[in-house]
Amino acid sequence: KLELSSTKSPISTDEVTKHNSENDCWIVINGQVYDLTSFMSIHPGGSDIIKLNAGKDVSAIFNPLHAPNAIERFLPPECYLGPLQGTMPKELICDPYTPGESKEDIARKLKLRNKLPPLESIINLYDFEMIASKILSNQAWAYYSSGSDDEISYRENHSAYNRIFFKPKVLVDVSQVDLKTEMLGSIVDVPFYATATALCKLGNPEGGEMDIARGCGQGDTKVVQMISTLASCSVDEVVNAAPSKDQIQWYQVYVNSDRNITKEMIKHVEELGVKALFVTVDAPYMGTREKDLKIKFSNSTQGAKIMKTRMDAVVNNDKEEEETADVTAGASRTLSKFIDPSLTWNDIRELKKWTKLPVVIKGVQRSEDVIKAAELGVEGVVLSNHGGRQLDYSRPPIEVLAETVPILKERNLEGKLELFIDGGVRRGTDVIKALCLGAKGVGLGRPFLYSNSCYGKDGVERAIDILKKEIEMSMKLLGVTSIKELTPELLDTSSLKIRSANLPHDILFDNLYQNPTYIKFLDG
Ligand SMILES: Cc1cc2c(cc1C)[n+](S(=O)(=O)[O-])c1c(=O)[nH]c(=O)nc-1n2C[C@H](O)[C@H](O)[C@H](O)COP(=O)(O)O
Repeated sequence: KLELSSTKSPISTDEVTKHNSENDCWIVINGQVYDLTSFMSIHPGGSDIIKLNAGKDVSAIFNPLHAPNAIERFLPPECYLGPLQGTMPKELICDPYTPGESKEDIARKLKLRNKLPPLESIINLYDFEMIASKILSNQAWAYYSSGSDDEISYRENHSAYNRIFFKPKVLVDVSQVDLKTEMLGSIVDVPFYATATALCKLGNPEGGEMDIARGCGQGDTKVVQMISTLASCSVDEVVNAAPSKDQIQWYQVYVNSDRNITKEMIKHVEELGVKALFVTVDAPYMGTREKDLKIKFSNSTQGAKIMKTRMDAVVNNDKEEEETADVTAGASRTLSKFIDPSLTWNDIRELKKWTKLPVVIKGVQRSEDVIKAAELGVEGVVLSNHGGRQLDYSRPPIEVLAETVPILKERNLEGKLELFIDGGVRRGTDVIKALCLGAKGVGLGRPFLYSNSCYGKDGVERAIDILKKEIEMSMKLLGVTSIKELTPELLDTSSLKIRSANLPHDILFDNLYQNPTYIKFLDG
């Protein structure tokens, strides 16, 4: 394990600048000097980003994309040379990596960020998305908002909820409504949670996933947070950021080809007190998120060449070539180096032996696999298509839920495992529909990314309060007072399968989000 130490003699800036080539590459990160000559070829983010900045201070590029302990965890100890003496000359200090945008863009967005609408003027989750689309860097917006290929699943995830209607009961005393429920053995305030998303520092460089932990725990309503393997903060930072020790956090696992890394991580997060493991299985490779890809090539001619090499490599199934070729092909592709594409059901059986925690399989997309999971004895599954970021045209999870629960009943498997669902959930009514169809809990990804990116922890808390109030109101108007009363007979799902996939027009935005007149950026 790499240990930073002041016992190493300080290194002058002149000395660093001499090692500025591909074959002799020193860089500075947060006042420490590293020799990455041999490491760059195995850097998950590709070697180009290192080669291009040999001999420079790359802290501003490194910090938004890596957990602080990434160096200790992944860099071989021999790469560490010692502390930097003084600071690098201005021209050798890299700016934050902002592919696809000019200095004017950055200045304009910074101005807007300093004139955000008052938080209390935000009245639904789409408002956060609209503001985020205006102030996030191109890279952050592309990474967060993109779905794969034509983004059909991305949009259908939400559109499917629009095809379900309620059959409300009247003349029920709804003066008191209780949203409490139980998830994986824990009593929770609300039936929804902040699901695992990566690289939160792209949108919120200071707070990252720590601000989601703070927002989930600082208000009256406590919400479960799932922490991603690919978080931009270390899991220790995120757990320690939780305002109270009894705040419930889950850990999302991408199983690494080196099983010991995963085993170690599971042991560590168990010691940290997370309450469950969610093993993501819908991303043996990261989907092709074209908005994300385009950003990488927007300011470099080399992109087309790399893209061609990478595509050839994928077509010829040439892993080696692909590894070296897609060095800057979007944040998603580079992140996928950590994930083992050979994972099978046997690995889940094995992984269960490594932990006492409940194990949930995240990214199940057909009832046959739910049955397999039940028979294998995991505690739950998340019906999910990764927010439409993986296989395009995979069905909206709410459709899979509607199909699966009757089959589990038939086979006497109902209650054998807990069903979670995520993808396209933007309204309290979406949450209620999922619960009526048998979900135990409902995950939201982008709404918490956007609220966190725009307003940090207070934005996350605001999003929670908005969603909670929508659920309370809709339950009262539905004529129910507790979660357990939410059953399928309250729904009309007769049009659920009549899909509305329009190529690739952004149906979600156009149909559901009327540009709000009340949102005003403060002038001055
Ligand atoms: C939006 C988003 C989602 C990611 C996500 C990153 C972003 C920006 N990442 S990703 O880097 O691999 O793609 C993760 C992740 O780390 N692990 C994971 O299990 N799911 C990941 N997901 C999927 C997420 O957990 C939910 O399945 C999805 O966000 C639900 O859809 P909505 O965003 O519409 O709520």
